[in-house]
Amino acid sequence: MNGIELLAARFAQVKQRGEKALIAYITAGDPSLETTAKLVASLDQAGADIIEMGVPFSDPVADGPVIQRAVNRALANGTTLAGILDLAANLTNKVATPLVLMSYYNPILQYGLDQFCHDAARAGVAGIIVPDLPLEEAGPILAASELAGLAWIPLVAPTTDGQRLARIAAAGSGFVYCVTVTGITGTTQDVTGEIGRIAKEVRSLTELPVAAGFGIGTPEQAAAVARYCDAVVVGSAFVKLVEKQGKDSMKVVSELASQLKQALKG
Ligand SMILES: O=P(O)(O)OC[C@@H](O)[C@@H](O)c1c[nH]c2ccccc12
Repeated sequence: MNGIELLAARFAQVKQRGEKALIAYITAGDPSLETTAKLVASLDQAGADIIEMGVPFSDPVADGPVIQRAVNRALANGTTLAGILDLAANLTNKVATPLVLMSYYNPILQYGLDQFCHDAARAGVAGIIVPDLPLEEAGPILAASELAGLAWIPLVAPTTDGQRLARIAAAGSGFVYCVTVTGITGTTQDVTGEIGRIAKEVRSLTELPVAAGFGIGTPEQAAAVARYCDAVVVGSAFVKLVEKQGKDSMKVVSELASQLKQALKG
């Protein structure tokens, strides 16, 4: 199965069980790639349906302070994209949960666009999220990811207008990631306000599953947002636990993941 098929199969499975999917984000290399490997295994065990690994980058414009600090820890210990791809290859051998990579465009360009898509697919990565690349400039990476069988997961914001939304949804694969608020990760704004409207609009444009993320950290918030979509993404809430407990965060991360998953069982 290629990445697009892997994600489709996972969403079908979750839907068949009458649940919503939990997408758990952690920053790769925080506090070390060794701990990232253990955290991915714990998240898999605890019921995460998809795991999103963030590639650390010096200028994470879409990220709030919690993830910025995680990125700094990961960069300080020398985490590289090549190291993350090696880790991914290792993990996808052992863990059934599909892995997606979130990376800003710069590290991908430095690595080499075609080489990156090729190596990511070979490592078993299912899809990529590139938050700072507008659709207008995404032609080359769309072509490379399609060739490699990697899902290109688009991000849409509350401010994305109807026509752009249609073009973005048509170009994407895997799922559509709807950002709940106009802002950065780890937001404390009300996350249920706009998501109903955006999710509905996206659903009218595509058959792809719809995920919502930004500012969702508790089981209550997850359940409230899940009413409108197929999946919820939780990042900063996990990263905060990793910040506090470092290499010993497996247990607390598992606990939060199972509580969140429980809330998505409806
Ligand atoms: O941290 P939050 O508020 O739970 O939001 C998810 C988010 O962390 C994750 O998907 C993510 C981390 N960095 C990003 C950059 C852009 C888009 C999404 C992300």
